[in-house]
Amino acid sequence: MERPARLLLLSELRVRNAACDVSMSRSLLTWKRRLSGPVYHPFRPSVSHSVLVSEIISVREEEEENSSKGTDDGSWKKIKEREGKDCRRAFTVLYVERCQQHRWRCAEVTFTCPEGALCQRWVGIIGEQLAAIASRPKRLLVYINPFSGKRQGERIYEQKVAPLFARAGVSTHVVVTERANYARDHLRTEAELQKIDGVVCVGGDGMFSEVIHGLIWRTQVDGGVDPTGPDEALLPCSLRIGVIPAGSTDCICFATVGANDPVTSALHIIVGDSQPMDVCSVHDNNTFLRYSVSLLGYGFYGDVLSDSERKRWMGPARYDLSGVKMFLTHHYYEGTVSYLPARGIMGTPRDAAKCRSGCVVCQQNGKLLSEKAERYEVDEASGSESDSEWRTIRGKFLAINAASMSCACPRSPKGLSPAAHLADGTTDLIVVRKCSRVDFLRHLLRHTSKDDQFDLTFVEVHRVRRFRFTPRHCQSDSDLDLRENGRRQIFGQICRDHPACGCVPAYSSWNCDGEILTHAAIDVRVHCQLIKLFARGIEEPTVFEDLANPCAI
Ligand SMILES: CCCCCCCCCCCCC/C=C/[C@@H](O)[C@H](COP(=O)(O)O)NC(=O)CCCCCCCCCCCCCCC
Ligand SMILES: Nc1ncnc2c1ncn2[C@@H]1O[C@H](COP(=O)(O)OP(=O)(O)O)[C@@H](O)[C@H]1O
Ligand SMILES: [Ca+2]
Repeated sequence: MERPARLLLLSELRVRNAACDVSMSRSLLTWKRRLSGPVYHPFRPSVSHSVLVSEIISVREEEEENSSKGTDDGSWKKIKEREGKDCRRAFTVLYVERCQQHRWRCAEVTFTCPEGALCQRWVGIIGEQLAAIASRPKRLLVYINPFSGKRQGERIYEQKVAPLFARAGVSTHVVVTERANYARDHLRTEAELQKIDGVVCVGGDGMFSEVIHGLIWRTQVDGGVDPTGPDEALLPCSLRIGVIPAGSTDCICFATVGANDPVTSALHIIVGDSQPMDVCSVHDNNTFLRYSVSLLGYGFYGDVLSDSERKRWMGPARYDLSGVKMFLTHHYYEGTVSYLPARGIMGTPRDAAKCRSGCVVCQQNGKLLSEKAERYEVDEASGSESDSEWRTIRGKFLAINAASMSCACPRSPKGLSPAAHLADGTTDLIVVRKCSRVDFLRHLLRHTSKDDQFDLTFVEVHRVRRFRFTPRHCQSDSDLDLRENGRRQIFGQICRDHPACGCVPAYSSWNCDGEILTHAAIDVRVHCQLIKLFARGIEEPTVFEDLANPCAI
């Protein structure tokens, strides 16, 4: 049997003029309305409300309670003046309240005490419990991209996020970016990271990408590791990253929180959540290109991104227009995909179970991979483990996508790979072979319904630790007609500029978390749990059902 939690304080206080038993343990603040009349009444259950201490945002003393204002005839004021501090007989607790669709709001409840000393005792004890939560950030470095999404980043931050940080006592240093890569370069060279507890980016996936590039780079350099080395075991970043969604897709936020809502994200930052995440490093022939956390997409998603960049003035709608255009254009690309299947770990890309808050697959695989890395570090670096296990797919492809997480976003709430995990050390490699437009549309449409987008003959999906792509015209195969190769590269360039002519361009580019990578040939490795976010993964709706109902008092 579970032992009742030891109470730190128990008092009879008033909430909106109703008498309540209010108790505080190390984990829970509870207020329960006292019943008048008969002790037991089957149709009038006692109304109780509990808030986890870890989800209390702040506590403050009130000058006087609202309800006393109506009857104030002046004498109340005099008493207040006479009694000095003792007039503060009420305190307000701000806490997280869950709303629909994984959104969080800041709710508040005011408790009136019979005397000022008791009020101060309550405020002191709640304050002490909050101060003891070491995972809460006190100082944050905030980067705002003023041009993300609908160009509302600064307004969103000032109106919705800054007031919450202020109420929670979180201090901030705010930097509005002046150009692309401003945040990345600032983090790499200037930012005083030892003086902060986390970094926040206000913008889209591109801003998040800038921040991880800066942080990962700085962490390696400070730790004496080469950030560009293809076989380096990269050092995990200790600072957590918060994402305030203000961009066009915001899939990092959606897939780690469950909603694209600035207030929800700010509250996850304030309560000090932590969600580890995998990062892919992308190289071309041992030359470092980029890091990626969500989508690496060649063919369809690469072409959509390249086309949409020219329409940036349209805002988020540019992706839909370019999506329709590239769907109609129906380009396919030839090449070879080689991959190292993820072995001996939990989970497959066809699982019905999804990565959710406290995911066991991520915990288990994270442990397994770190133990394995310790034992086989030398082998992995020399590549000996790899050679025997590489698998190869050759052909003509409409799309090659690597989803290191589900890539859920409002356009596709289940995402590109619904069963992918945030922190399991793998990426899901999705290969869509050349097929008819109707079949490709069927595949795309299934991203928006319950049907399985992988259950089609021209689609394969593999959970991998590493993969390579070589476009056909880079291959040294002896069966390649070199003359044809040269001709098609020239036509490829022409057709890229004039897609309506119907010829097939030779190369696409990679969509790397929404940034264009013009190299076609790439080599990708997954680094398990390299970064951490101020998030907790998407919560199962049932977990907190009994705690989620707003106070009915
Ligand atoms: C017919 C409907 C088909 C809907 C298919 C939806 C699939 C959507 C999967 C989206 C995965 C997104 C992965 C995340 C990428 C982001 O990192 C990245 C950058 O985000 P940021 O701008 O916030 O910085 N965003 C993107 O690359 C945008 C990808 C958007 C793809 C939209 C595709 C629309 C396809 C429409 C096809 C319509 C066919 C209609 C035929 C008549
Ligand atoms: N001040 C700035 N001016 C221009 N571009 C910027 C600025 N700050 C960041 N960027 C770049 O803008 C691009 C898009 O940013 P992002 O926040 O992802 O918005 P969106 O979701 O609308 O694409 C990224 O490539 C980022 O590097
Ligand atoms: Ca993963």
